[in-house]
Amino acid sequence: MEEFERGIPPLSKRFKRSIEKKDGNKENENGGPPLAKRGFLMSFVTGEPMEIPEKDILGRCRFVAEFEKLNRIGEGTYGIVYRARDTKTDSIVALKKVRMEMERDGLPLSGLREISVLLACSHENIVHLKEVVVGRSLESIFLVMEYCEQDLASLLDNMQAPFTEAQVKCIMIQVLKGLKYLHNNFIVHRDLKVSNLLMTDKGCVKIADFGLARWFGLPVQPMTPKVVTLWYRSPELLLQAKTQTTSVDVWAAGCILGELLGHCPLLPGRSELHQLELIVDLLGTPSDNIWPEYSSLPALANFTLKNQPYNNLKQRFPWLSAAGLRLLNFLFMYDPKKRATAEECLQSSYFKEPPLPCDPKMMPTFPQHRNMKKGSANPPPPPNLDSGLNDQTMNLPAINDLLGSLVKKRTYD
Ligand SMILES: Nc1ncnc2c1ncn2[C@@H]1O[C@H](COP(=O)(O)OP(=O)(O)OP(=O)(O)O)[C@@H](O)[C@H]1O
Repeated sequence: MEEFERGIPPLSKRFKRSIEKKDGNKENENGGPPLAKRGFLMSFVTGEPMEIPEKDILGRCRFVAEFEKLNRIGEGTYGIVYRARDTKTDSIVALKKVRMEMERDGLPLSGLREISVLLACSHENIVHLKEVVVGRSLESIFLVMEYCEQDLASLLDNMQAPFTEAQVKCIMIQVLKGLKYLHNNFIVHRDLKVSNLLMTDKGCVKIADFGLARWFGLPVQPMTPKVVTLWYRSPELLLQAKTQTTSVDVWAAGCILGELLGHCPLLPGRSELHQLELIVDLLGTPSDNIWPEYSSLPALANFTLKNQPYNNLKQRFPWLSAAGLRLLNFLFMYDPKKRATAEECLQSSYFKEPPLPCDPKMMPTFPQHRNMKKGSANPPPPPNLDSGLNDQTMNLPAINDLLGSLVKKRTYD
């Protein structure tokens, strides 16, 4: 195995190390050696031991140097994302470096989750993980994903004219189809927001960033409430409900619909308390009548919410049809049990009335702002691109800035 000879621990070994540490897979029930040592991994899907085929025991990941990094397109909490060219196939991909900063025990949980969930997914509205590649050191593991030209957050920040209602419907239908697929496969995303929605130049919307995603089972097990970016966080999470379900993603989808229709974030809270206040201002104060578990939620032991008796969605969206308002209200049901499912939302008459959702192929294409150097009218001369770039040796920020500035501005179709 070429990579092994170069001293790069193969990925399956790194997985084994992480899984041994994280899942406490030290001894099996009979006191034998850990399963991982005998060529087994714990399956993330079933939780059962899964045999590693002999040919894969040493790993068979490609080396990251086979990818030519073009420019940095995003940096999040869990990794840096580059646009890159696969020198073997000449295809353009997104390369996400798994952040390992605080990790001494192998892959961080977020990376493991993202890889395992994405490997299990196959749907046109979920970003496609093509493969995992490795760098020279233990710190370098990269996810190779299909490249999407836009993320919705940068697009919303930069577009000249907001999406039309027909385009908003087209986007939301795709988000809901992706969510329906995830939820039917017992996956809850837990960090749905506009920056985690990608769009290709063919108008295909893809849910991305599965670093917080989890499989859920029945009965629903407790999960940490500190998930979902504040502005998209549901009231049950803010009020520290012990269990959370797919309905946290549905609430976030409601916030995204509101943001697309209103052309600005719907509930931009500055703190958890402020977030709750904004929700109450928009939807009215919840009560045990509409949400039976409400008054027993842990956070309400420390404070009470102000009394606001009105639902102000109609005031906020005065031009929206009755079907549109019904859909928003269904997405924003306080009681997670009564909240719409993604599947129910797809049946909404809002998507069947004019303006009808446009066909994804009819979505306009947009300038690729993430690949452009800000404020640069005259791009600098091209750097020498002869060598395949190695993540250990190149000065990425400098090269990325140069490369980014070379990308031609596309115009609206
Ligand atoms: N497949 C892709 N194609 C194009 N751009 C992508 C792709 N994946 C991620 N990006 C870009 O990189 C950004 C960060 O990626 P991602 O959200 O996966 O990282 P993260 O560290 O998990 O972020 P966060 O802090 O939001 O959790 C995205 O907002 C998007 O702009």
